[in-house]
Amino acid sequence: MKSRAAVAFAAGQPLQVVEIDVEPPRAGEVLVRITHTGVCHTDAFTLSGEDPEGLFPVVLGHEGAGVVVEVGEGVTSLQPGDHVIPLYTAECRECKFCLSGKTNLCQKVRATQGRGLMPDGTSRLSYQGRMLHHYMGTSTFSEYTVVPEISLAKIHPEAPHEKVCLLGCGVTTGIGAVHNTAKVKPGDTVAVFGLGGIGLAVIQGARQARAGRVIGIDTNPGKFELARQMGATDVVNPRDHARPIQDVIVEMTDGGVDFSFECIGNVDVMRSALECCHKGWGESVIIGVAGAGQEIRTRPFQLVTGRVWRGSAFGGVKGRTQLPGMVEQAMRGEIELDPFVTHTLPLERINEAFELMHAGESIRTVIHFD
Ligand SMILES: NC(=O)c1ccc[n+]([C@@H]2O[C@H](COP(=O)([O-])OP(=O)(O)OC[C@H]3O[C@@H](n4cnc5c(N)ncnc54)[C@H](O)[C@@H]3O)[C@@H](O)[C@H]2O)c1
Ligand SMILES: N[C@@H](CCC(=O)N[C@@H](CSCO)C(=O)NCC(=O)O)C(=O)O
Ligand SMILES: [Zn+2]
Ligand SMILES: [Zn+2]
Repeated sequence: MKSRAAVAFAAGQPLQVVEIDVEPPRAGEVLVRITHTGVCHTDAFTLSGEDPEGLFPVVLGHEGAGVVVEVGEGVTSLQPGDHVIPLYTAECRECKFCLSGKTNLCQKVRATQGRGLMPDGTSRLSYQGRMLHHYMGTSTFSEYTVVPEISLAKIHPEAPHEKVCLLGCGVTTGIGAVHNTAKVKPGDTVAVFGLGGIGLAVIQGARQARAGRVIGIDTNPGKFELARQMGATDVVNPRDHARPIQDVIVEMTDGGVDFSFECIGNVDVMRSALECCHKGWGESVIIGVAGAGQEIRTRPFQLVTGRVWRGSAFGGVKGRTQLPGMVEQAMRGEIELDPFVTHTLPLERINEAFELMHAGESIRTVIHFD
């Protein structure tokens, strides 16, 4: 079938909105009509050419919501008409990782997903006879996309897609990192580096956890007002200080924070985020994605003296099991999504979403296909 899609033909070039061909779903696969998709910084990261797993040409997008159109052979958990959120972190419920009870990082389809292919090693997407790569197993920048059954969360049929699409990545990642990875407790002091979609979701999670002080840090002061509205008790611009930002935070907090979150993808900031943690127990969670060849550094003494470095993918959330409940939390107003949607655009104007992000003007632009 034909589908409108924004295709990334090469790194560093704007997307091109064209009509692509989408093959029917094969065994274990599902054809989904995407109604809305957010644009996450990770899409821009991969488009930039910095992603070691970046492949072109590709249909990017991994923060969507849609409706099942057709199911392939053997699919039992979904049927046409079901409302879904595609998952870039699958949940097969039978691999070693799923059964461990220790991680959300299902590995069942991860290898082929990383090669831009469906689990059988082929693509369902093409343009003028040339194969297009899938992206993160989701490719939500296409009106029609094919996704493994185990990479779809079935959600409430009345959920507003134009908002809950953000639970496909950004909001779930930030809130989940607070509850599942850091396990923030009432009264804890938290520092959040980077106040984009992820950082603001961390702030919302910290407020849910009834954290004490929540310090938002960003080099763009335009992000501060929303951060305060969402629960930051303090905001700091590193550019206002001559000293390293970790020294500023340590002084503000009588020795350091209980938890810090890096929501940028900058390895120097990752170091600051670790080093602003309290001696003896402070924990830093890396959420930001850093480019090819980048490495983190600190003095081992920082860890010897009790600070902990962790990482978090998709907020540690098991998508098929936990995401439907988070969608219902959003429908009840227990997760606030409205403040994240700063812009809405049709697919044809998707490149403007990337421009707004790079200009620091948006939190999330939601793309609609109708
Ligand atoms: N681990 C995961 O599961 C996961 C999920 C989603 C996104 N991410 C990653 O999280 C990061 C944030 O994503 P986003 O969509 O919120 O991006 P964003 O562009 O919306 O926000 C990034 C923020 O960081 C700020 N910033 C940039 N450099 C800074 C610096 N040196 N010091 C302080 N602030 C600085 C920017 O002003 C901006 O407000 C990206 O690296 C993205 O790839 C990871
Ligand atoms: N492909 C990159 C890593 C990209 C990455 O870390 N992705 C995050 C999700 S970012 C969503 O906005 C993730 O979930 N990682 C776990 C995984 O991909 O299995 C690289 O190669 O460095
Ligand atoms: Zn994302
Ligand atoms: Zn699994």
